[in-house]
Amino acid sequence: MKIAMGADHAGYRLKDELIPFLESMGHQVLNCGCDCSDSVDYSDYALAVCEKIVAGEADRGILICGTGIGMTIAANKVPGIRCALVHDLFSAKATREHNDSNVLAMGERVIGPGVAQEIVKIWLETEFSNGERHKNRVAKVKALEDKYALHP
Ligand SMILES: O=C(CO)[C@H](O)[C@H](O)[C@H](O)COP(=O)(O)O
Repeated sequence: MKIAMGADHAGYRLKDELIPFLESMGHQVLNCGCDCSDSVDYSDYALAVCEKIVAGEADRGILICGTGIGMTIAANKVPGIRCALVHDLFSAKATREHNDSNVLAMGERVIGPGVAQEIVKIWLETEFSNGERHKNRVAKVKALEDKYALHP
C-alpha cells in the first residue's frame, strides 16, 4: 500500500519510528513532514496527507500529533476522509470493519512505539466488513459532506 504520513512537532518522532516498520511490511511511505521539533500547526500536515489520499496518490494516511486529536479534527474536515483516533487494538480493528477509515491518527504523548506498531499493523490488515448496515452508515456520513459542502 502507499501510505502518506504526517506529523507535527509533537508527533514527528513516532512518525519517523514507524516509517521503517511500515517499509519492512512492504508498504511505500510518502513522508509529508514535519521532520523536526520546531513548532508547527497540525492542520497543515493533516491537509498534506489527506490531499494525497483524495488525489489518489496514497491509499491510506497516518497522522500523529501530541494527542492525535487536532489531526483528527482537521482531517475529518476534508471530504472523502474518514479519520479515526486510535490508541487501542480493539478500536484499530473496529474502525476498519465498521467505518472504513482511511486515515489513522495517534498521539505520541499518549502511546509508545510498541503499541503504535501493533495498532498500525492491525489497522492496515483489517478489511471493511462490507456488512449492509455499515455500508449504509458510511454512505450517510458521506451524505453529510454534500449537505454541508461550501465548495461542492
Ligand atoms: O492538537 C493537539 C492537541 O489536541 C496536538 O496534540 C498538538 O500536537 C498539541 O496541541 C501541540 O502542543 P504544543 O504545546 O504546541 O507542543
